[in-house]
Amino acid sequence: MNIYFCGSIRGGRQDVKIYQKIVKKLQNYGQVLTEHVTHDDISEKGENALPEGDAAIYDRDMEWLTQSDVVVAEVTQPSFGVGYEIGQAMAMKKRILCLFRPSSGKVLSAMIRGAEGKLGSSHFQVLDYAEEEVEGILENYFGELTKN
Ligand SMILES: O=c1[nH]c(=O)n([C@H]2C[C@H](O)[C@@H](COP(=O)(O)O)O2)cc1CO
Repeated sequence: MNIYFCGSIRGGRQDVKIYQKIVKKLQNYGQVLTEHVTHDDISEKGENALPEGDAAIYDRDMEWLTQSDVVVAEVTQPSFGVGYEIGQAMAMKKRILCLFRPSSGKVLSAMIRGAEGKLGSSHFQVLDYAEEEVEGILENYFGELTKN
């Protein structure tokens, strides 16, 4: 199974430790195409090693998104890129799980929370979670997925 993980980069890197925890767990279920999102050495300036710059990042990520079977997005730290990826994934009719931490004090965009259920009952889900619950949530989600 190909998994596309979305997490904030230029939107701010404060949740990178949580992204690491999520991706470590996701690697039990398949190949995470976007593991770089969890790297400590990627700052909020983004990846700068690619010679063709942002266009190369965009093309690579859209290709990975096309190849993915499931999209998992940590949406607590608002990010244009993550919002865009979710919108594109919806247009591609991908299965999408959005994870949000209410303890952050933030309120999730209506364009994410309000999209829940639009692709059919379980195709687009938004789950509120506390950090210590995240592994159990992923176990349940992928347990159900692999049953179907
Ligand atoms: O350097 C990058 N590499 C990259 O893969 N992305 C993708 C993956 C992330 O899920 C998402 C983050 O978007 P943003 O940088 O707007 O927070 O965009 C985004 C950037 C920088 O915008």
